[in-house]
Amino acid sequence: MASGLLSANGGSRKHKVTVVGSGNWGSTISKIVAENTKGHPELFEEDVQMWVYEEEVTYEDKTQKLTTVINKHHENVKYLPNIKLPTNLIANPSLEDAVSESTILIFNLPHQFIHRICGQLKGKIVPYARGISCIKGVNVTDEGISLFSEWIGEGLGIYCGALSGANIASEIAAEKWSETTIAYDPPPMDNSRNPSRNPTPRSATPNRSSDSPRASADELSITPLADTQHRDVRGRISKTRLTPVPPEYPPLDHDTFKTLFHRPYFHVRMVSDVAGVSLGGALKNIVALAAGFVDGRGWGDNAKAAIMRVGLLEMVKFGHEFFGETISTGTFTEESAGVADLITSCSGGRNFRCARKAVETGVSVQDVERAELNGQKLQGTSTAVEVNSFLRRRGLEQEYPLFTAVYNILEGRNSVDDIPNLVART
Ligand SMILES: NC(=O)C1=CN([C@@H]2O[C@H](COP(=O)(O)OP(=O)(O)OC[C@H]3O[C@@H](n4cnc5c(N)ncnc54)[C@H](O)[C@@H]3O)[C@@H](O)[C@H]2O)C=CC1
Ligand SMILES: O=C(CO)COP(=O)(O)O
Repeated sequence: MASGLLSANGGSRKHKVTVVGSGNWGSTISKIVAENTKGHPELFEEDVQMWVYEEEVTYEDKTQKLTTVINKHHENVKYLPNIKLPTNLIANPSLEDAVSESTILIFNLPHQFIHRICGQLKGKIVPYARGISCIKGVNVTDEGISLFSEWIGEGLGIYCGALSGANIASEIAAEKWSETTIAYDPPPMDNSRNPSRNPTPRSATPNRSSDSPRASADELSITPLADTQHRDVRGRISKTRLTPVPPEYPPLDHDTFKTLFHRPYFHVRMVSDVAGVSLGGALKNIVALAAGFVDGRGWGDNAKAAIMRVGLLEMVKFGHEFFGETISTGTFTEESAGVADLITSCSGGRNFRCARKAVETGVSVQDVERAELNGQKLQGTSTAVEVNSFLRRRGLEQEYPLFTAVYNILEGRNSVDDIPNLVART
């Protein structure tokens, strides 16, 4: 993959980009980055690999492999129909081959599949790769709760940031203007152009244990970072010893990531709050279900606005309570990844639409998902279950009445009519 041309920093290599995932958003992000790799040959290899979970589709009256159709017709006819994909975007059914030699890995698939995929990636990626997670969801285990950005990073031994925003894929694929937020807090060794984004985290607001050890005051304030160290999203010095990006590559910093993702129709703001950006994307899906429930009940915009208000408060509270050292309230209230994503998701997102239809037609949200989404996956239903399991184990369900109500409605223990009283004290 070495090229004879010099890259932006005078080095001889360029970043190879792979998108792991090819659904509705995965294909849209692939389109964006392939347009930018083509436009920036000084930084990136032109071809972008897109790993596709192979399946058969019927196209032009023939049953064919999805990757064959994408590579021949430059369209993901199943998950992003009627959108032309760049010819330098290569659909690849082999995960191992798709990530081979890639220095930038973009994770973009429904969160229920990421465990298996990461298991397959172990030992198959270059050690100095860096990741961006576009996944909206949280990872809940017996040990506690983690974000996919941190879970992927620790699992693969790489650094992983997060991209999230008010980003309904079909609108962006049609090149209608939107904004997004990318949180990337690069390890100092990669950070040759930006000042260090590993600031001393703010001192912790009093918060409860997420069962993941948090940074001690000493570690937060005075412990210097060694070359191979970085801070994780909770402000701790990460156990992952990173391999530096070799100097022959352009630096992997905010400028490079902005160049990779920013388009005239997709405006990027770079921040450092990986936890806030990741959590906003995960938790708003629970709130969007609630918005769909009240809309389906016919209660109109005032009720939906009340859901958004209470939902935003619970999102901020959850962030401070369990990721309190580093999270910034401003991420929720000022960034696309926070309040803007909440609003768009409660207006036209899939979670909202399926929840509304479920109430209107009297069937379960899961049944609507299966019937309406042609293989696309909701994230709110599983996130509601996962967040509830995390809260219940800690006896905290009553402190998050909206999250809890959504879970109980999905389980058939509460009805939509109960919502006003359940959230009355918020
Ligand atoms: N669609 C949207 O508008 C947006 C989605 N997101 C987030 O992006 C992430 C990815 O979502 P989408 O690309 O929309 O996915 P999607 O909802 O279109 O899901 C379908 C994808 O899942 C894959 N899949 C199905 N079974 C699989 C299996 N067993 N193993 C691995 N993959 C399998 C399919 O191949 C397809 O690529 C989610 O976390 C979502 O919340 C974020 C912003 C916007
Ligand atoms: O995250 C999204 C918009 O920002 C899409 O939300 P849905 O998955 O509910 O469609």
